[in-house]
Amino acid sequence: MTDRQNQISEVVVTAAEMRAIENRLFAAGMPVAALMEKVAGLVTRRMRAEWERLGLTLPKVGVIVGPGHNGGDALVIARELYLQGYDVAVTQPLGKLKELTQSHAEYGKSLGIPWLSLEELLQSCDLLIDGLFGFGLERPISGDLAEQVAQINQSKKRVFSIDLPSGIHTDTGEVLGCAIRADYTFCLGLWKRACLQDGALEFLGKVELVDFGIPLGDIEAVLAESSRCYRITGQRAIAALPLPRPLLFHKYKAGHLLLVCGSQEYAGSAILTGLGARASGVGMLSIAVPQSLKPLLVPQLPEALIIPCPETDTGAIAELPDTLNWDKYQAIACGPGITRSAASILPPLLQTSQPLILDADGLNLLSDLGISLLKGRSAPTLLTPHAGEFKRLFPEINPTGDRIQAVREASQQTGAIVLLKGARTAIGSPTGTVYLNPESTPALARGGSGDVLTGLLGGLVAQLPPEIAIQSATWWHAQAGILAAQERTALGVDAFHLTQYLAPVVQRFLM
Ligand SMILES: NC(=O)C1=CN([C@@H]2O[C@H](COP(=O)(O)OP(=O)(O)OC[C@H]3O[C@@H](n4cnc5c(N)ncnc54)[C@H](O)[C@@H]3O)[C@@H](O)[C@H]2O)[C@@H](O)CC1
Ligand SMILES: [K+]
Repeated sequence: MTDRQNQISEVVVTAAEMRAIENRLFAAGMPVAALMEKVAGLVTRRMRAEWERLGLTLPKVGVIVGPGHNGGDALVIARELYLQGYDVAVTQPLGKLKELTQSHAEYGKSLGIPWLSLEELLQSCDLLIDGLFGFGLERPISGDLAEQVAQINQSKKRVFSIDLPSGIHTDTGEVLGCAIRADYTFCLGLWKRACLQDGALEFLGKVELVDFGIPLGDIEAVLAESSRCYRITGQRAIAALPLPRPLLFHKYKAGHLLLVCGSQEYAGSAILTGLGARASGVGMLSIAVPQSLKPLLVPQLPEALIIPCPETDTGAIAELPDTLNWDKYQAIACGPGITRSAASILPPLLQTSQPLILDADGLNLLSDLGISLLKGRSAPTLLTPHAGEFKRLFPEINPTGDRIQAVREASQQTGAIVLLKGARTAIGSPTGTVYLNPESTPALARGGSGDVLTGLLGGLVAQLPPEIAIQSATWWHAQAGILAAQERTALGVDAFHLTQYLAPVVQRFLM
């Protein structure tokens, strides 16, 4: 990939931003119709390649044409396929078309492309091209059109959506009334937010960006510094890692991480967090655990310094030893397996001037104490909640709709970096920037997999600026899950095996 392609693949935009960027191209003299031809030509080529890959030779193509330029794109594709010898038919559920779309419709009809009812189209075609709505969808799909969308979904035909599956809100990814369920989505020009929102995931199918050559300057001119959104690419995640190491190096240059984790009830949590940290290459690892866990941890993590702590009756950490010298650590991560009985450990940790990662019961204890305490911290704080923990911390923010907005608000409220776990993990930073992880696997939805992330993240925060470390850790953790699932099936990705795939993922990427 060229530098430009890399940069383009990281940008994520709203409908309003996309419209503003396109308007700059048009204002500078690019003819609207020429851009439509260019885009539709690229999509036609990609679609045909995909059909070939699927073994579909000369499929009968049904094209669903909406009123706007998404419908215009669809008509240009229909025309090109028809002229290339494909059997093509069009259905047009809404009467009135935008001018350019209307013009393509007239030409298509003049060539002899049949215009059919949806029923006729579904009877005659092998697959569907969805050009009903793109980023111009502005209200819920309802009435007769909603019934047609239901019919399309019930038909179980393969659907190739142009730009977005019709009915999906471009920014939030939510279903507006109803939506076409695509098997394949060709997102045009720049990634739209919906392509990275959990709510849209089941409608998108496989997603691909069709880069049609938007100049970087036009993107820069439109995107505001305070509300940027980036997709975490492998390139970006790997480039940030402290590799290669300089020839003259020593362990303290690779950071010292303190983990505070585990209890008698969740003894394995401390091991998994430690193994996640180990994979980060961190120079020194210290693990504070209830004292009775020490004999258990030493054989699993012989390189770590185990700090035995006084225990409560329930086997949780009662307090952290007074002898701890915080200045030794470049990062502290607290939470996995500590249970809510470890309540007394959080106030002193919040007082430290080290970057602090809170996860699991560390987050629950924080919600008991109140998130306002974070405002007083002098060093960065990183919170890594799943939706349930997020709701306890931020009861007034909904983590299940627009997750990009949710992490942005949470981060701005607390001054912390907030990572909301999900199929498409979203990370908000206090600057307003949001980072989105584009790829993951449901195989990671399993006890202990979050502990591994906390350890890995802690180890990277000890070596890198937190906002960079958290992007790499998120991508790395997800890719390890993907690789493990490829080799062991989705059932074989237990947290321990996940830790064993962390190093191989980076190695494969660097090869
Ligand atoms: N302008 C161009 O030349 C380019 C356009 N592109 C295409 O243009 C699309 C955006 O085009 P438009 O702005 O025309 O938007 P759309 O094609 O998404 O549709 C907007 C039209 O649908 C109507 N509409 C919206 N919601 C509706 C609802 N719920 N029920 C019924 N009607 C509804 C609107 O009134 C408007 O007429 C992109 O998604 C992309 O496919 C891109 O290919 C880039 C180039
Ligand atoms: K569409």
